[in-house]
Amino acid sequence: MDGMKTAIGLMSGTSMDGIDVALLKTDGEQRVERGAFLGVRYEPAFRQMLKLALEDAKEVGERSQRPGQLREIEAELTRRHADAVSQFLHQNGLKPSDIDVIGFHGQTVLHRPDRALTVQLGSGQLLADLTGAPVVYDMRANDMVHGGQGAPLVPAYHAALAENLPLQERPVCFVNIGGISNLTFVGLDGSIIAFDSGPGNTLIDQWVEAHAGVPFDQGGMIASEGRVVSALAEGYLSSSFFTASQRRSLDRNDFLPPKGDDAELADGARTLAYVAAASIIRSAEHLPQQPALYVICGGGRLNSVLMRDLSALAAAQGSRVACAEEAGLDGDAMEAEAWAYLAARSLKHLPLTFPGTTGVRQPVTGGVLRYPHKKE
Ligand SMILES: Nc1ncnc2c1ncn2[C@@H]1O[C@H](COP(=O)(O)OP(=O)(O)OP(=O)(O)O)[C@@H](O)[C@H]1O
Ligand SMILES: CC(=O)N[C@H]1[C@@H]2OC[C@@H](O2)[C@@H](O)[C@@H]1O[C@H](C)C(=O)O
Repeated sequence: MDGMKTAIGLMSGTSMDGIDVALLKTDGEQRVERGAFLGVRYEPAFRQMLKLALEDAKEVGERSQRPGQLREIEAELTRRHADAVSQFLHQNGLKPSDIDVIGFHGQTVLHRPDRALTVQLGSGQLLADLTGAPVVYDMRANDMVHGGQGAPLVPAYHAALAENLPLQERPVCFVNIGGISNLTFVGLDGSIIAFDSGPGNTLIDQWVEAHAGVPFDQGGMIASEGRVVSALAEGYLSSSFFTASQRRSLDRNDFLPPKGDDAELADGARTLAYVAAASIIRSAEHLPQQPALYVICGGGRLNSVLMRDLSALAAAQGSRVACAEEAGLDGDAMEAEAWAYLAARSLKHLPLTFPGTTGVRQPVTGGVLRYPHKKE
């Protein structure tokens, strides 16, 4: 039907909190029909295993290497994605043959754009074999081969969403507050500029896990009891990441959590929520024009302290902040939807990244396509 594909997107993000599964019908261009969504959480033991993977990945010098336990963790991660797909298909009354393609992000364990090195765990062939559907994976590598930062890749999808946004203010800027945050500015002429904008939830998560034994600051409750420690906040916000003339993409470990004696629990959470908000506004100074509207997706939109700070900082510049849901979107599903969209584009050899999004030399496609092996 006029190039429309039924695609599933799978995202396991830098927060390492679970697998997001989303369905999309799309032509990989302007037509986007959003479908069902499922979030499958990792239990603490597997999250711990992924943290070990980050350590093993520090030894990787060439992207196909799998030192330490990386090979076992990759197989386990892929099996978990296959189980998530099977649960999703079952819940939605679908069969593998209904799916044209699965867009598989995998788990980033190392991202070093300065060395043109990005490593996502996840076997496309194993996922295709286990699910019985074609899989497009490894979508960042070709961008790096052509001089790009390898991230962010979601902007092509944000641009498609901007076409039909029910909110009227323009220009609009989509912000994903995940483990790391990234933004996509859609200019009045439809051109897009995008980059990683700074630490998102990962510092908050690591702080509250170390000092309160909880995986994240639900609703920003811990932060709401604290106050901003200015010197600590300024330590993060004075990073050359914000002032450098070139935007660059981030590894999860580029910003590290405060030391234990830098703050009390609540003050630390409060400060890091402020840092997440202020990072976005500071990075947005590199845009050609002040956005009239910020549309926020990702788990950080559920931290009310972070969102209050962000709204206040944006308002001081005459901009408004809206949650993805206010814009008729699903802030939890957007990245997984994007991976479905990108897979559909990859099948058509359309560009995934552009000079304005990753700094790549020219628009390039990407991804590796794997079909299920025929059963004997
Ligand atoms: N109810 C909530 N209250 C506060 N924070 C929340 C809530 N739910 C999720 N979060 C935060 O959002 C994070 C997950 O966000 P998300 O799934 O968007 O990130 P990700 O996709 O893993 O990261 P990235 O976009 O960097 O790849 C959690 O680790 C937590 O910090
Ligand atoms: C290397 C990598 O996995 N980067 C992630 C990370 O998490 C958020 C931010 O940093 C973003 O640039 C990217 O993910 C999103 C989905 C992207 O590529 O658009």
